[in-house]
Amino acid sequence: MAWLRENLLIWAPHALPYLMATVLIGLFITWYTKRKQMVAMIEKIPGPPAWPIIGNALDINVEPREVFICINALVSIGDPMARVWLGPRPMVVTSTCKQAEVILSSQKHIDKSRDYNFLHPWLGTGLLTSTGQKWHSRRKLLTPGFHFKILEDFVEIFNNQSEIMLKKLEKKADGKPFDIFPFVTLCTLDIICETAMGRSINAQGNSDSEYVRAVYRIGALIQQRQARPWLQPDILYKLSGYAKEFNACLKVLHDLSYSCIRERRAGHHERKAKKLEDKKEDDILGKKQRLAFLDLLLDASESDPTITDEDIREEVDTFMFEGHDTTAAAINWSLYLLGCYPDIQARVHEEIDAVFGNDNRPVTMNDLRALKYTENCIKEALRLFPSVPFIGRELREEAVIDNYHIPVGTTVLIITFRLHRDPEQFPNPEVFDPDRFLPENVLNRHPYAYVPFSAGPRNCIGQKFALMEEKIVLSSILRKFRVESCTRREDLKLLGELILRPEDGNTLKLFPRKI
Ligand code: HEM
Repeated sequence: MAWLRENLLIWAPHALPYLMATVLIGLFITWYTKRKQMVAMIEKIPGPPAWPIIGNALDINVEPREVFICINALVSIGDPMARVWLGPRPMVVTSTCKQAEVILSSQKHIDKSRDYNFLHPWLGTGLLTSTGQKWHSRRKLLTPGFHFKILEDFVEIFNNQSEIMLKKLEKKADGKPFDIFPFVTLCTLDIICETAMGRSINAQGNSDSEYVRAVYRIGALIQQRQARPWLQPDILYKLSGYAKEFNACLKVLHDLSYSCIRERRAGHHERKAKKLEDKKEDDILGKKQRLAFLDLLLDASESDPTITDEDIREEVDTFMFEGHDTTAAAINWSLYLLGCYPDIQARVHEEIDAVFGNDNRPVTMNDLRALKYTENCIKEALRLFPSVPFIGRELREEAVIDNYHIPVGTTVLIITFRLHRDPEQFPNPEVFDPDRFLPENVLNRHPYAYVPFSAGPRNCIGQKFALMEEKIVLSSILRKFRVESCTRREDLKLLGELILRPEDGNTLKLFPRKI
């Protein structure tokens, strides 16, 4: 024994470096073999030639206005699936309903792609950005908040905010071209603030408020970071100077959310008791105590102390982010298309007049059910111009798409914008035809052919809310006005960012209607 100890003491210091080198070489060989297998799998998918280290970064680092040109070029190489290298990371671009189904229908592929990481400082890991157990429990917690009965309470907010917007639009209804995009966006921002946080920020009255400016600036900064690889590492972002501005916006946004949480918590019990009382009195007096999404979260935090104020803030901010720009873009695209096709707009006017006549009353739930053609116009606008033009997932498990094996770690990008233009599912895809959404025409369509709200377990939790809001805002505008779009479809320039927008805004002419 003594002999062994002596020899170990002599040889161990010499053997240690060899041992470490062996371990390192072993680790490197394992990594290299795995990487080689992964590269071999990915390289079976057609794609443009890639440079060492930077991959296809130069090919795909295009301005937002060139995104769709770039994607069309890529997909035409792969037809209909293509691979690109984002530096050392592989990405697969997909655009058919069968490919989308593999990813969207799965309970396994629910992790968001890395692009969503830049949202984390603002949204934390709220419903949009979280994954795994946290996402499951939050989804379960928040789903009842989108129940029909709760959404019904929000109709009054949708109507009131639309009314404020109409007052502003009346001054613009002189047939001269103007950009309606910001009017609609401020309206949807007011709507989401009041429904999510229970507080009005009066963005329509004061578009220069600190909060409104911070929402817009932070959106632009996130977008900019996603598009520029050199701004992505934290250290470089800090050095760039943008981080300071980003943090200043973040403080304004988080401060308001936290102050809403504190305020709302203080009056929470009183509000709930009043709501219960109102339920009894409702039919007699018609008065209502409205609860916001925030109240639902406050309730949950009382029965489950692990839900902190920060958790609540993440969800409120997620609704603020996901719930206003998307809806604003969708309303704008509907207005744009109706302004391009006067005969289709005339049919919407006919339907609206049949429902409301000369009456100036607010829109009711019954009216919403009757506005079927208007709804089909909104759906068709979301087909041609989906507010969310791409959906990204990071694979944690291998997936098989069109007989190709896609390895773990790959980003799969579903291009909704292209998917919705599949001529097999939508003949003459560029034609704006709301009748595509008549029940008999929807019947034989592939379930993943139309996914403006995504589909499967991670679909949009707010889609019913969004459609109700869109119908109320759009029908309110069209009850009063006729629109004429100033940009022809062939001249339209698209910005392929997080949200799909027209590059030059939504310039149209507004004319008062006499019914
Ligand atoms: C026309 C309007 C809207 C469109 C087109 C839209 C579209 C989408 C899409 C495509 C996704 C999936 C994103 C992904 O997988 O990366 C999504 C998720 C989500 N949306 Fe919407 N959305 C709209 C309005 C809203 C509204 C009004 C709210 C809230 C009030 C909302 C809240 C959310 C949330 C929280 C998620 C994440 C759901 C989850 O991962 O479980 N959305 N939305």
